[in-house]
Amino acid sequence: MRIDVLSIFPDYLRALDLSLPGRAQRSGLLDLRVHDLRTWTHDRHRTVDDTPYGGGAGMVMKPEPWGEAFDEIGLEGAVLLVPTPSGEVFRQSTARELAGEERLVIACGRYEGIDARVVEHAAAGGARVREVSIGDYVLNGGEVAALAVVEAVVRLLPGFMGNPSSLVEESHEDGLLEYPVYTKPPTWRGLDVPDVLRGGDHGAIERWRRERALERTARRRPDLLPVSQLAALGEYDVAT
Ligand SMILES: Nc1cc(-c2ccc3ccn(Cc4ccccc4)c3c2)n[nH]1
Repeated sequence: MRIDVLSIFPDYLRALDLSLPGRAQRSGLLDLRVHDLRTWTHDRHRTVDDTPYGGGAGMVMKPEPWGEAFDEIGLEGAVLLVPTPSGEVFRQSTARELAGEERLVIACGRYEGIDARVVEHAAAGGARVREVSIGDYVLNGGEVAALAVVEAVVRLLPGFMGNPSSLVEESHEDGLLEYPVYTKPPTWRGLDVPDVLRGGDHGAIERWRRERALERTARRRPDLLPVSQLAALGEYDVAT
């Protein structure tokens, strides 16, 4: 997979060269290219913003640099991802869809956003555009969202994670939140690891983990709870 990220703060994306995406790049699974949007400005001040038509506070990102950037890097075969507070919510299902793509181009806006004609022109040119929000809170730009999206997608790339089965069990993959995890020491500051996890009964361990996942989901994210599981919750006090 090739991912192009465009930003006026390209150093913000350097974190992607560490941890997961860093390994994916070295293994050849990921071709990550970070671009400074100001590359496509031509004035002395390398201007990327201007006042909004219709008035209002703040500034808006000019369309020209984006247009020239997309012309040069090309959008053919790519999904153009545009983080924005007003986008569709980015979920694990979105990450799974995007992990199947050949190319992603992520346009990180700043200020009050990008001139709407940039997305309009890209779509008219045949690009598949997805405006995405990573949650109902307001950031100052798209870079944090780009970091989250890249990490969520890259870790799903086929053949990337050392042990693919670990992807099946984790949160949001089966619709439930993850169960509590433990490691050595068996007792720590007077707190013990649940006995069932230290025994060898894998059936009992699997049941315990599913029960904890159901309980946790019912308590913290009832909206995620599949109706089919409500019956199984009879014995849990989920009021608190
Ligand atoms: N989930 C999520 C995404 C964003 C986001 C993404 C890109 C941009 C570009 C500029 N801003 C600042 C902004 C604040 C308010 C209204 C409009 C723009 C952005 C915020 N915030 N929260």
